[in-house]
Amino acid sequence: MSAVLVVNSGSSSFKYQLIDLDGERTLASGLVERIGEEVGATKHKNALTGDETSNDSTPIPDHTAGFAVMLKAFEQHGPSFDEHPLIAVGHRVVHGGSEFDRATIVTPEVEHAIDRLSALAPLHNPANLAGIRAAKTAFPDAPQVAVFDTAFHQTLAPESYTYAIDDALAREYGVRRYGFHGTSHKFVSEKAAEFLRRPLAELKMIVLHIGNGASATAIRGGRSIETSMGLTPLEGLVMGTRSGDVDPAVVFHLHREAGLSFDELETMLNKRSGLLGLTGNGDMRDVQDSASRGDEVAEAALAVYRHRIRHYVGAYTAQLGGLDAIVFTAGVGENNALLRRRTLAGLEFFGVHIDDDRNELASREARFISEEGAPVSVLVVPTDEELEIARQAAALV
Ligand SMILES: Nc1ncnc2c1ncn2[C@@H]1O[C@H](COP(=O)(O)OP(=O)(O)O)[C@@H](O)[C@H]1O
Ligand SMILES: CC(=O)OP(=O)(O)O
Ligand SMILES: [Mg+2]
Repeated sequence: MSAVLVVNSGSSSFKYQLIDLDGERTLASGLVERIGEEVGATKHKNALTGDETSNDSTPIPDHTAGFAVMLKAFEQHGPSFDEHPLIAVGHRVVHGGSEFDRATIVTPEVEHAIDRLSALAPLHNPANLAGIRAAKTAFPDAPQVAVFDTAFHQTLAPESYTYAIDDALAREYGVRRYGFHGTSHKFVSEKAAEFLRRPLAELKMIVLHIGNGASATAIRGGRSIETSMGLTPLEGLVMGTRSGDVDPAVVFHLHREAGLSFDELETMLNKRSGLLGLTGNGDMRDVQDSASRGDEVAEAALAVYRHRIRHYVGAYTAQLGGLDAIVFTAGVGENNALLRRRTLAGLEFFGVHIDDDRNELASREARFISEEGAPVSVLVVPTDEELEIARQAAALV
C-alpha cells in the first residue's frame, strides 16, 4: 500500500485526491471552496464505495480549517488513512523560479523559497504555501513534497527564456520566462509517446494545454524548448479570464489615459480579460453555446482565441524544425471538438489533416483525431496533474 494525498491549493479553495500508487487508483477526491467567505462549500467522494457527500453550511476561515473539514470527511466517509497510510503529501506549487528543476521535499528552506517567489505568482504561491502549512499540521509524520509547474520548463535555452530588456535589472529581479502547467505538459507528452508507440527521445511535439488557464509548449525529445506562459501565467494564449499576449504599452497607455492604477490593471488583465473580457463570460462552454446560436460577439471572441493558438502552432513548428504530433489536453482541449477542428483548419500544407469522425468521438482515453497516415499525428490526451504529482512525490520518498 502506498497512498499519496495530492493537494492543489488555490487562494480560496483546494482540490485533493488520495491516490494509491499500486495500480494508480484514485481512492478519494474532493474539493474545499469558499475559504474565508461567510460559509464554505465542500465535496468529498469515496471512490471505493461511490459514497459522495457535500456540505455548504460550515464557515471555513482558512486553509488549516479547510484541512480539518477534509479530515473529517475522510473519517466519516472513508477511505481510512489507517488502511491507506500516507507515504507523502504532494503539493502543486505554481512558481518554483529558477531554483527548482524537479520536485523536492519541503524543508524550511524550500518553504522560504516558495514564499519569496510569491512576488512572481501572487495569485498562486501564497495559497500553495498555506496548503503546505496546513498539511504539515494535519499530517506531521508524512513527508510534504512540492511539485512545481515551472520545473519542466527549466530546460528552456537562454534565447527562449530571455526577455530583451535591461540585463542588469532582469537579473536582479528574476525577470525571465519560466513557463507553467509543466506537470501537465510532461505527463501528456510522455503519454502521447506511449500512445504513438514511439520513443519520446525522437519526437517533436506541441502540447496545447487549454483549460481555464491555457499554455502551449514545444517539446523536443521530451524536453520543453518553448512555452507560451512567461514570468507569470499571464502571457501567451487567450484564456478564460486572462488576456495572454498584449503589448506591454497597453498598461502604460491605460494607466495614463484611463487613470487605472497598476493594481487595477493587473486585475483587469488577469481576471477581467480573455473570453470574459471579450464576451462577458469566461466559461468556454457558455461562449461556445452562444456562438452556436449565432451570437456574433461570441464568434468573434472565439476567432481571436483560435487565431492565437494557430500563431503558436506555427511558431513552435519552426522552432522544433518539424512536427510529429500536436496534442490537445485540459478542459477545453479535451472536450471542445469544434474548437480543435477550426483551430487546425487550413494547416494541411504542413501535414495536419483532421478526421471529423475521430474528432467528434467523445472519450476519456488518449486518441487520434488526425486522419490515418497523416504526416502529423493530432491527438487528444486527457491530462492528470494529480497522478503525475503523486508519482513524483512517491519517487522522492
Ligand atoms: N464539454 C466541454 N466543452 C467545452 N468546454 C469545456 C467542456 N468541459 C469543460 N470545458 C471548459 O474547460 C475549461 C476549464 O478547464 P480546466 O482544465 O478544468 O481548467 P482549470 O484547471 O484551469 O480550472 C472551462 O472553460 C470549461 O468551460
Ligand atoms: C499556472 C496556471 O495558470 O494554472 P491554472 O491553469 O490552474 O490557473
Ligand atoms: Mg488547470
